[in-house]
Amino acid sequence: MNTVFESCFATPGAMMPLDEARQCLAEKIKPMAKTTTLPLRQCVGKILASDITAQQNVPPHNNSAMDGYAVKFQDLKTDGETILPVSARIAAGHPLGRRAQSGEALRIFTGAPIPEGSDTVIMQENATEAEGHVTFAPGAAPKKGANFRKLGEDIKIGDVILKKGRKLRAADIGVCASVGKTEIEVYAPLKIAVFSTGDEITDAGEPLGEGCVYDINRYSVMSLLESVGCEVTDLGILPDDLGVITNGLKEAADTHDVLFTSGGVSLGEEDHVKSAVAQLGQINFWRIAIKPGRPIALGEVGETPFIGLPGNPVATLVTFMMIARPMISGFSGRSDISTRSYKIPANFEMNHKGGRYEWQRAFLKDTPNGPVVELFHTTGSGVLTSMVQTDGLVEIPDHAHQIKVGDLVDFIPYSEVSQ
Ligand SMILES: Nc1nc2c(c(=O)[nH]1)N[C@H]1C(S)=C(S)[C@@H](COP(=O)(O)OP(=O)(O)OC[C@H]3O[C@@H](n4cnc5c(N)ncnc54)[C@H](O)[C@@H]3O)O[C@H]1N2
Ligand code: MOO
Repeated sequence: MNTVFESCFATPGAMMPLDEARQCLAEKIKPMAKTTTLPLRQCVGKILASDITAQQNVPPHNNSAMDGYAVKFQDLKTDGETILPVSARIAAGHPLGRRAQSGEALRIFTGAPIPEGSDTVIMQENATEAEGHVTFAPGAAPKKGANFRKLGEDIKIGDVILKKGRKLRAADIGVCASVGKTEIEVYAPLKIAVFSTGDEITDAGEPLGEGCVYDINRYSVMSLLESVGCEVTDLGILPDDLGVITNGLKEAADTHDVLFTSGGVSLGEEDHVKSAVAQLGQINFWRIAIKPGRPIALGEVGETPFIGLPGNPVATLVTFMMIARPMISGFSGRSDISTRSYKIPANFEMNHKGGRYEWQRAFLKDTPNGPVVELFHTTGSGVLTSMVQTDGLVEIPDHAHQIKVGDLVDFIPYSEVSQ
C-alpha cells in the first residue's frame, strides 16, 4: 500500500503529468478488499474475485429456435411440395427418447430438444398441417441446419465465461446461472470513512450561521462511493482544530479500509488536515497537472490509505471521478480502472493554455448529423448546479492548444465515472 502512494506521489516540486499519474495507478494499485463467497442473487454490482469456468454446456442439448417441424433436410424436395407424416410431438423439457427417422416430421416447440437424426427445423408459418401430415412448399427451410440451436454453441464446458476483476452486471449473473452456479467468489465492499472539514461547514438540518455553508461534499462523496460499490460510514464534519481532526482520523483508521476528507488541504492557515495526517502516518501531495482539482492529498493514517479531496464542490466531485475513482476501483478488485471517453464533435471553440489536463462540464446536443458536445457557460469550481445541468466532462489534454467547431473531443459521461 504505502509503496503505491510513495512511488506515485514522490514528485516534489514539478507537477506530474496526468498520463504519468494514470500509468502509475494502473501499474501500482492492487486489490485490498477481502474476498467472500455469496449466493448469486447477491452479486450484481460486486467485483468478481476469481474466474468463472463453465462446467456445463449452454445450451445443454441441441434444440429448436422456433415452433415448427423437425426434419431431415435431405427429405425436402426442391422442385415441389414435400408432404411428410407428423409422427411425434416434442415439447420443451420432453425429449423424444429415440432417433428421428428419414421420412418423418416431428412437431416441435421452441427450446425443445431436437433428436439425433433431425438436422433442420421448419417454422410453422411455412407449413400446413392436416390429417396427420404436414406440407412444406419448396424453400420452406432456407438451408440445412435452419432454426437448429447446437449444444454448446453459446458456452462450452471449460470456457472461461467471466474474468476476475469484472464488475458484475445483470447479464453476467444470468450467464453464471446458465452454467448452474449458485454462488460465486466476489470482493467484499471496501469500508470507507467520509468526513468533511471546516468551521464554516454546517450539516443540513442545522441552522446556518453567518459566514457558514451547508455541507455539500460529504453528501456527494458518500453518494459516489456508494455508487461505486463501497460501504460508507458517515463521520460528519471535523472543525478546523488539529486535535479533533487527529483524533477523528485515528479512530476511523482502525475500522476502515480508506479514509476520505474534503477541504482543508490547500495552503491556508486553517488547513489542518495535512498536519494531522502527517502526524499519524505520512502525507504526499499529488500535484497533478489538472484543472480543477489542485491539490489532492494522499497518504496513510497508520496503514490506512487517506485521500484528501479539494474543498470546492465541483473540484471535489471531478477529482473523485477522475483520480479517486480509479484508485478505489483498483483497491476494490476491479481489473479495468481506466476512464472511458467517447470522441464527439465539439460545438465550441477554445484556446487552451496547455500544460495541464482540464475537465470542463459539458452537455450533449442532438443534431440531424449526430450528437455534438457543448460547454456549460460557467467554469466556477463552486457552482455545483453546473454538474446537475450537464451530462459529463470534456477532457482537454495537456498538449491541446486550440479546439475548433467540429474537432473531435473526448467526452466522459458522468455515468462512466460514477460506477
Ligand atoms: N493561495 C492558494 N489558495 C488556494 C489554492 C492555491 O493553490 N493557493 N487553491 C485553490 C483551489 S484550486 C482549491 S480547490 C481550494 C482547495 O482548498 P481546500 O481543499 O483546502 O478547501 P477549503 O479551503 O477547505 O475550501 C475551499 C472552498 O470549498 C468550500 N467547502 C469546503 N468543504 C465543503 C463542503 N463539505 N461543502 C461545501 N463547501 C465546502 C469552502 O467553504 C471553500 O469555499 O483552495 C483554493 N485556494
Ligand atoms: O481544485 Mo480548485 O477547485 O481547481 O479550483
